[in-house]
Amino acid sequence: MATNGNSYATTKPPPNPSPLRNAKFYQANMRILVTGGAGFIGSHLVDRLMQNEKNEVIVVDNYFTGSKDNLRQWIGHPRFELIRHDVTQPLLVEVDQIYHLACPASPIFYKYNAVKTIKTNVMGTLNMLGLAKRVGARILLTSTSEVYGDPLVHPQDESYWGNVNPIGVRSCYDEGKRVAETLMFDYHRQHGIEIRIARIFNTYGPRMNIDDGRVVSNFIAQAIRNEPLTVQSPGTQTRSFCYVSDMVDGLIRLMEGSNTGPINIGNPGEFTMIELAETVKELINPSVEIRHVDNTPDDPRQRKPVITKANELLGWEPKIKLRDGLPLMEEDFRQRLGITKKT
Ligand SMILES: O=C(O)[C@H]1O[C@H](OP(=O)(O)OP(=O)(O)OC[C@H]2O[C@@H](n3ccc(=O)[nH]c3=O)[C@H](O)[C@@H]2O)[C@H](O)[C@@H](O)[C@@H]1O
Repeated sequence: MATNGNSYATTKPPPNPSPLRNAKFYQANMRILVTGGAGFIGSHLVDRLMQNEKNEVIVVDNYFTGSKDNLRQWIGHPRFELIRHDVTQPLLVEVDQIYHLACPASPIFYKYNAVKTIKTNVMGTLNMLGLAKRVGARILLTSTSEVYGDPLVHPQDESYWGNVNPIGVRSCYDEGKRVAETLMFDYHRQHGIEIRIARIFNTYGPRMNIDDGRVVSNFIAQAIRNEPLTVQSPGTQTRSFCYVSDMVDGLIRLMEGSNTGPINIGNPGEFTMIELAETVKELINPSVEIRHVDNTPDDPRQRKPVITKANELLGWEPKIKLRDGLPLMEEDFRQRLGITKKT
């Protein structure tokens, strides 16, 4: 943990401190592990953490949905390490903080190998908690708004226990994250581990996989390619979209603050999928067709975060409106697709 001569002598060490913390050669660096750090949110988080020259960052990723390309600016940097590793297997590294993001987040990817998804959430979180316990690290879990299932309360605050189908096709993710939250609190109560839980609501921005399958990336890629925007029925279902830089800011504030959470991190601006399609059409391609297609089972009908807790406890609120964030994502998608905007 970063420290100076005076505060070092008086600061009470956390439980089970790493031997490195007390060693004479200890440097004033924070060593931070980011699981899933090659992914969409993970790589933006790594960018922010690397900007602080006191931080050393270790990324582990199995590259199922993440990509080395997202981290190319840091590969070879002396304060950065990248490890190909699957969190369902144990990992031993000496770190002060763990941001535990690893898990596919797009429904088509997390449903593709449901057993692996639940293993990632349960065994992956157990392994990271074991590591946190061993080295005395603080651990932050990126949970999800999906723990609220198809919510019967609207908007959702953190006290809502959710409405989740335990045996549905989305359960590997929803229930997996719910168990992960349970494990976090059990380790906290039983072993005194310092925990932080963020409930992330729909997030968008540059570096999302073009074939990710989630709605914002689908609509933007479709609009750029002049393909119909696929609004899944009924189209009146709602989501609240947070730009990735706001999300990363919220996660770092949560890690650095003193509250365990769970805390919702999301943008309360709520849109129907028809409204989102119309906005993308207007901003990116006014001549594109909007086409209604079938939906998938158990799709939540509404979702909007109450962010009072994040606001009061972390001093956080999102800054980027959807209309401002979409063009930033369009620019990134155009570059990667190699399709320039017609003027
Ligand atoms: O983006 C996220 O952060 C979240 O994405 C998913 O949750 P979901 O809200 O179902 O995400 P999408 O697949 O983007 O779907 C959002 C809505 O758009 C609709 N949709 C999706 C794709 C599409 O082409 N067209 C379309 O209308 C879906 O039916 C759904 O109602 C994950 O399950 C969450 O864990 C994750 O946090």
